[in-house]
Amino acid sequence: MAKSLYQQALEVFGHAADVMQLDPNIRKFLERPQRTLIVEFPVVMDDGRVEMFTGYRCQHNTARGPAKGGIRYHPDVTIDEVQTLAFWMTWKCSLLNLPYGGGKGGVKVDPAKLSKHELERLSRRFFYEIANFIGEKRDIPAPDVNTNAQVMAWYVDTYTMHTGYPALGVVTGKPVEIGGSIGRNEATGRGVAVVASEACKLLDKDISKATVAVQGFGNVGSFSAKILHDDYKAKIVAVSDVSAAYYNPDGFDINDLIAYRDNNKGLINGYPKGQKITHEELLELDVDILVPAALENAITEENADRIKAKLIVEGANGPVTPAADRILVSKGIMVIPDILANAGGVTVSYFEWVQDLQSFFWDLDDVRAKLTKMMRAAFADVAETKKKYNVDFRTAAYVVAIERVAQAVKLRGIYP
Ligand SMILES: NC(=O)C1=CN([C@@H]2O[C@H](COP(=O)(O)OP(=O)(O)OC[C@H]3O[C@@H](n4cnc5c(N)ncnc54)[C@H](O)[C@@H]3O)[C@@H](O)[C@H]2O)C=CC1
Ligand SMILES: O=C(O)CCC(=O)C(=O)O
Repeated sequence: MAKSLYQQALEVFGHAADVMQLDPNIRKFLERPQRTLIVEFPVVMDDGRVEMFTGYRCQHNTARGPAKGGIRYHPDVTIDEVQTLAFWMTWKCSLLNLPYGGGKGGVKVDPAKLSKHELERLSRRFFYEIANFIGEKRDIPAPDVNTNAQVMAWYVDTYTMHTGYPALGVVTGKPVEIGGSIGRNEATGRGVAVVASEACKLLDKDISKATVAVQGFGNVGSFSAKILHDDYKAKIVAVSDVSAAYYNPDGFDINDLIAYRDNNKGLINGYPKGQKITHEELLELDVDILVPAALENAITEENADRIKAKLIVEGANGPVTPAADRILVSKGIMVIPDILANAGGVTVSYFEWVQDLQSFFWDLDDVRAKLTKMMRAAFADVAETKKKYNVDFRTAAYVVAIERVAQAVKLRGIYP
């Protein structure tokens, strides 16, 4: 039987736990998600019918602080996926040294099939259902696949009806007008670009001469491409989203492509300035850097052998399966793991939360400078641990992250 996503995630965790000789009692605790809420809720559709939806919110571990992590809307959402994403958040927050544990949520829905009013009613009802489980000091959601600043605004409004006072810090990734942080929308992509540049330095590769393929052209993919293009002068030769994949050996004008997408219902399909290729071909291009920034399991045992990129920077969560990862590493491909590569989003979410709690807001230069500094510091921690244990980047990142959470558990003690 195929392994579940959580079982695959445990494989990676287990390998790092073995390398660092993690205390077996703490290991047992960290392997399980602490709490998961399942909600079944009704939404009145535009034609008056009631449809039932299923949603989840998981808090994997809160030893280092309140749970933190996004909420995803997707037809393939399952409890297994949400618990795995929450598990990964625990390690990501720890790796960046944020005072948070790991959380994640999801609703099983195809939002493309909903009108804007249906999406709003679904968002409000879901947030009402989980309102007693989350909170500014307990569990702070944020955007993920198919959710955005507008959805966060509906969440805050719904939660505020519940508290009776404006609890802006209950979610991050909000519009700037209602307590969002400037720079949160680009943050995950900026983090990807910073980490790609640090990795290029280790590979002795001039990033301004690098070719890049990006899978996924939503928040993470498009900002990764834009910042690699605008700030680091890399050549983005291939991009894809759910609707199409395009190749242009001369490099895309990413701002033109973003403008096209924004006027084309959020999709790149039909873009005239590139050659259409298949989704599989995009992943297998001979490029310097591949940024998978769509969903889990993009690179598996089936296609890992055909990957030609020299560096993979995981914009998405879990885009490479553990079996594929072993193949990539054995081929000498440098893989920068998700918990490091895409941590820029949660880092600026942390900045947003701090700004909300203090009601004192920073400017864009400040946000960017602090983010860059923290991403570089995390990269350096991982690179040092990689050397110390003579392991790959993913194992090293887990060792750093697990060590901090294990220390927190040890200090707090496990209630007898
Ligand atoms: N939004 C954020 O701040 C963060 C997101 N992530 C992760 O990054 C990934 C992407 O998230 P977002 O950009 O926020 O979502 P999004 O909903 O903004 O964009 C997802 C993109 O992936 C594309 N896509 C879906 N299936 C595809 C396929 N089979 N092939 C090619 N493209 C496909 C969609 O068309 C869309 O362009 C997810 O794994 C998410 O968990 C990780 C850290 C933070
Ligand atoms: O910004 C956040 O709090 C969480 C982002 C997230 O869900 C992720 O990093 O996967």
